Amino acid sequence: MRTDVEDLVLRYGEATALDRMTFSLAENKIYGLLGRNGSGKTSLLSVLAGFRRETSGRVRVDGRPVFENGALTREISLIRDAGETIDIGTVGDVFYFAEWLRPRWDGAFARELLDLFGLKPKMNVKTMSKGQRSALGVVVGLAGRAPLTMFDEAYLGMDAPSRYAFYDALLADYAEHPRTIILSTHLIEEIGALFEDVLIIDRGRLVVHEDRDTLLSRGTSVTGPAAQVEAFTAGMNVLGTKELGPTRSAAVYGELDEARRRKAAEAGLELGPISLQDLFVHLTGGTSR
Ligand SMILES: Nc1ncnc2c1ncn2[C@@H]1O[C@H](COP(=O)(O)OP(=O)(O)OP(=O)(O)O)[C@@H](O)[C@H]1O
Repeated sequence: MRTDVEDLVLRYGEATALDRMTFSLAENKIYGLLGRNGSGKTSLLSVLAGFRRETSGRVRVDGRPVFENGALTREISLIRDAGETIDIGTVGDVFYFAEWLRPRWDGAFARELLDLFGLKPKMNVKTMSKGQRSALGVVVGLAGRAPLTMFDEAYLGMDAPSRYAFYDALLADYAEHPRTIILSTHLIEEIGALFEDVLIIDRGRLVVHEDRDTLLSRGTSVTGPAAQVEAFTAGMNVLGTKELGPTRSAAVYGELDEARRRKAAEAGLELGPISLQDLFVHLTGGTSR
């Protein structure tokens, strides 16, 4: 579902969690939502899901305001971390509730996913492990097929094989039933390949909203003798540098045209890609804030 956010502000008392955010999300795309701890990811997703009311600004999903709009929020699913799975008895009860709530619920798919994660309909939710509860959340999120589906670190408690099984299931089901999916995560290396677009927020502000490949193409590492690297990158947007003996590697942000690339080759410098994770670290202030 198309999502439009304009000048969105969310405050908790005196604290501003979301600071005048404006962006639009297209229908049927997978978005990665990245941000450091406390940057506002959960706050943003909570507003998009109608769990919280915006302090000011406009939030429209499918052209309609979200908060207290029951007909619309049935079409929006936000799966949060394991601790929040509703404790209403067994897995079967959770499915019964989900089927009642979600107009596009696919029970056969839900049972297939249960098998995939080694869960059983008779299991009591209260006595399930953290990872099992996370997996149940993921099953409910996928089988609900909400046109706007959001996972807020929902897979964090799951072990690596289960997480990879989730990524595969998500991609396969998305191919058959396209919808807008937002994945908020700190596991950038692991999940980055799933994103079509990337949103990066920092201290409540949107700092990047871009197609993943375009974003990646803006980052380049320039490696070679320190003096040459310094001369080449003078005047460029240098995100950070690393030294290894006489060799320096600088991470630069911005397009490098053919002439610049030739110049680098002539100076004996090596140009390479920067990972999404490294770009994220640099763009959100590195280690020192
Ligand atoms: N219920 C609340 N009451 C007061 N302040 C809150 C509340 N929830 C969040 N905040 C504050 O709002 C800001 C954004 O928090 P939020 O949980 O949205 O960040 P996040 O990006 O999801 O963080 P993390 O990656 O650590 O989960 C933080 O400064 C946090 O302290």
